[in-house]
Amino acid sequence: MIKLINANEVGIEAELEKVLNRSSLDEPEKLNVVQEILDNIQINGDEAVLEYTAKFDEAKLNAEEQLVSQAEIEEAYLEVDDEFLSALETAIENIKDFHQRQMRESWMNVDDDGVVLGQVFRPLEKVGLYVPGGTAAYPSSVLMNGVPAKVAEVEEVVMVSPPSELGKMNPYTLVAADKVGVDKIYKVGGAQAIAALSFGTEVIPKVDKIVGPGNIYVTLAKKLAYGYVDIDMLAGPSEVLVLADETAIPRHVAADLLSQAEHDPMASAILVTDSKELATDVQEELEKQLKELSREEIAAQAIEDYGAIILTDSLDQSIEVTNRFAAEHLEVAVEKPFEVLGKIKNAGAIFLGHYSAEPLGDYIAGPNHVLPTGGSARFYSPLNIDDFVKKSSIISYSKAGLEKVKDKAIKLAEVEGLDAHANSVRVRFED
Ligand SMILES: NC(=O)c1ccc[n+]([C@@H]2O[C@H](COP(=O)([O-])OP(=O)(O)OC[C@H]3O[C@@H](n4cnc5c(N)ncnc54)[C@H](O)[C@@H]3O)[C@@H](O)[C@H]2O)c1
Ligand SMILES: N[C@H](CO)Cc1c[nH]c[nH+]1
Ligand SMILES: [Zn+2]
Repeated sequence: MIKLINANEVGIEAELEKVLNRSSLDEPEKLNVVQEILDNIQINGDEAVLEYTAKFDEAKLNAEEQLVSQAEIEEAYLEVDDEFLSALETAIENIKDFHQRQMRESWMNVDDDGVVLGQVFRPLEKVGLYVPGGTAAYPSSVLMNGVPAKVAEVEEVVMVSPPSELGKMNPYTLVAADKVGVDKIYKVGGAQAIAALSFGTEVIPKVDKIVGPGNIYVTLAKKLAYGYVDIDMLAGPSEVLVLADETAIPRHVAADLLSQAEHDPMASAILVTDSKELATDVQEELEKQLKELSREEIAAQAIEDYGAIILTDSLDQSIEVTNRFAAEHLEVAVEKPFEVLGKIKNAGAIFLGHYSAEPLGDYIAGPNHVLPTGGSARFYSPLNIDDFVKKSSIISYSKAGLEKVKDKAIKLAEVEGLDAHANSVRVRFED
């Protein structure tokens, strides 16, 4: 049964702590496991990767078999149905359209003295996409990672995802990768995949940046690998927070909470409401709906460990609690959701109104479903085009332009005691 917490009496501090610390580095056991995987792969390359693939995914592969062959992609097409291909196409179109709007143009400005300042945008050269695949296949995550990479024109896009115990990659995942135009696909998952992309092995290339979501091991590995490579964000076990008033429908709210709980025993599902009636009705609905899920055990564990219904005094208090959680997904299921929007400070994706079910964002709407978790929506944004480009500043001075600022530049250099800096400006007026 999901916990019912009164925001005033008990406070939500303990629940917040628990939810937000799921993916922190405070858990020495998992941290040690992941650090050891990274170190081993940095030293021993493919040999170590293959050991972990055998241990965690129970797949026996040799080094070369990690790379998915063209024949495997063709076989995958035989295993998927037309309805899937049609859904995939619509999702790709919507995701492409949404991300194309995020593209930025390089710009330059010339002033009256002929000083040119600007910014040029260039795609990253080599990006690694992590696509989860431990307890479920995620072809939708292929699209969410791959489409923006392609829109941004990243030169080389490689993908990793765990194989099944037969040493195969899920056919829906493979077809999605082929449709998106991923250049190379490798059968490796978990922390070992992150390590391989960070350090490079004989078979798996070192990349400039790793993007994509994953479980706690993947997320910790990304955090530890940061610096060897860039990463997008910490996109760990899924979360949903439903901010609801008495107009919300208990059956819908319970379904939405479970939609994220079923991802992972470490997923989090929270309802914040000022309606006691809604709170008790949702509690009952959850019990009913849980029993009908094929992933009942996973969802039940998530609800037990990281689920809560937080009962507040008012909508304003609900909003305050919501902002403190900074959830990955926030559903605003209230009578006037657009009036609440202005008060929301922290959330990865915000779903407004009673018909905006969270899974629309997971699959088809177009915005990215790779989103910050563990409270990191306080400072991270959803995966977006900017993750796949880098910017260079452009600075070009004319003599007249330099003349105008030279004394100020020299003064600032002198204050810092950096003579050579001052000279670099001064010498241009000494000829
Ligand atoms: N935040 C987001 O944007 C977002 C989006 C989609 C999915 N997700 C999350 O992605 C995750 C998918 O999880 P998953 O497990 O199905 O797939 P996954 O691919 O993330 O993880 C599977 C891998 O975990 C590793 N692993 C499992 N148990 C281990 C252990 N005891 N020690 C070391 N490594 C171990 C294995 O190497 C395995 O290959 C879920 O947590 C889901 O909520 C998040
Ligand atoms: N809800 C996940 C992000 O936390 C994304 C996803 C993919 N498939 C289903 N859901
Ligand atoms: Zn989901």
